[in-house]
Amino acid sequence: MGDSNSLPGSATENSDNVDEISVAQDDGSLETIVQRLQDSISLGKKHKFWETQPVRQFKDIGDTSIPEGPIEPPTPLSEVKQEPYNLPSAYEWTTCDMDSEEICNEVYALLKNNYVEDDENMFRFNYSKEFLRWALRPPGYYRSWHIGVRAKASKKLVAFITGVPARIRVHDKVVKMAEINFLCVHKKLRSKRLAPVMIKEVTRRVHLENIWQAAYTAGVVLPTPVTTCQYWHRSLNPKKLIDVGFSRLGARMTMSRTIKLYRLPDSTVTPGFRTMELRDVPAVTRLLRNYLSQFVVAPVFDEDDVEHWLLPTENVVDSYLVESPENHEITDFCSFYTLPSSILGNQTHSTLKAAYSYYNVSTKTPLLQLMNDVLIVAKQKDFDVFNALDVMQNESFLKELKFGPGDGQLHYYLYNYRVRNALKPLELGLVLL
Ligand SMILES: CCCCCCCCCCCCCC(=O)SCCNC(=O)CCNC(=O)[C@H](O)C(C)(C)COP(=O)(O)OP(=O)(O)OC[C@H]1O[C@@H](n2cnc3c(N)ncnc32)[C@H](O)[C@@H]1OP(=O)(O)O
Repeated sequence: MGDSNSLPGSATENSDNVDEISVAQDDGSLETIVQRLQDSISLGKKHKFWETQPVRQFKDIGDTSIPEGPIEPPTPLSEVKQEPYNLPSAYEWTTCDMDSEEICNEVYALLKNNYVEDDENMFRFNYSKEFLRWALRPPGYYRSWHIGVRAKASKKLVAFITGVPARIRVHDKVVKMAEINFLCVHKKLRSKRLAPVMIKEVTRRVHLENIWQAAYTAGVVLPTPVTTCQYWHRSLNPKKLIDVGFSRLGARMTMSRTIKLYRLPDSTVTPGFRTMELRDVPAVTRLLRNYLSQFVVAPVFDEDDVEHWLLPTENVVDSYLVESPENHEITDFCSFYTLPSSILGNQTHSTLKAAYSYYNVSTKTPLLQLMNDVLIVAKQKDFDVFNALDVMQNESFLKELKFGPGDGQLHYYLYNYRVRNALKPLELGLVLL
């Protein structure tokens, strides 16, 4: 969620000392955001749409007199607009039934050809159909929140936006929200102000379900991030990553030294490390709920959510846990999702196989060891790269496990909910796809 939406790839340097890599770090602090705000004002950047929305505005940064919580109260349901917003006359709304193979193919193709690219246009996210079905049909999902736009004449799908329901805790308040994702406008229809109409339409349909808040991520700066995170990349197949331009050979490095630097053991080291199964859902739910309670913003998962989001689904999500060989207690957990990117314009390779760190919990096994074991299984499963955000406790293992910082940022936002202070990435316990 996500980025979910930052760059699909970005050059990571390979040097024999990963600690050497220095990229301007963004700590998500108030100062950093104010700096960025000043930069964008000086560039004359206005947000004609976002200035009209109930989101924290740049001008309010630093104003601690405004209380934390909803920016606008809910309107009575009878006052929520009953008809869809107007589209330009050549286009019409469609609700996308993700159960339908045909519709799923159309959504897949729109995103495959038009969704998020890195800044240099070398890679584009290629979410699989199984992944889209998983991401869009969690417990309690609303079909009406899977919104498409078609050209009236050709019936071609040209734009898309989605929401799924979630319970998200902010400090001590648990709020029902929509997680908004997969906003996409066909490349030929860009810059025509279609995105604001799509956002207003999804907002209307969320309101009709009596939900008034949302969470989303984006690679672009909008008013106003709750926090700003950075992707880190751990090479698993360095030769391919260098060949396709995802990373560069570090100074004073040869290919063979680089391959050796990133080599991993053939098998995992933690006794009791195994794949999560259906029977583990109650124990994993307890472990995860307890772990996530320490973060300022985090999802509140029940057993149905854990079964949906974390029980392994082939080529979509992988989860592992540590079961104590002595007392069979489940003490640790880790997971990643599968999100390949198309490699644009390379003769030899068409797909970059990327794993994205999802939720990880360590209570007995050191997190560093747990994540090293995950890297080993990801390598066994033939992933080219393992990506992780600097959220939760991830900073504690990134450098040591030879992750390098990416060059893009992922901003997290809340709609119609004001958080008093910007968060540090390590205070965030939420991963959007
Ligand atoms: C209570 C329930 C509430 C539910 C809703 C909660 C909010 C959900 C918000 C959505 C969360 C989405 C989460 C994801 O999926 S993030 C992934 C976004 N998708 C992509 O990056 C794919 C490739 N790009 C595109 O398809 C288009 O460029 C998009 C569709 C992104 C914009 O189309 P286009 O380039 O043709 O522009 P326009 O002329 O129509 O419109 C320009 C306006 O749109 C604002 N814009 C641009 N990009 C984004 C963005 N990523 N989030 C929010 N707003 C964005 C922009 O600042 C400007 O407004 P303002 O600056 O003038 O004010």
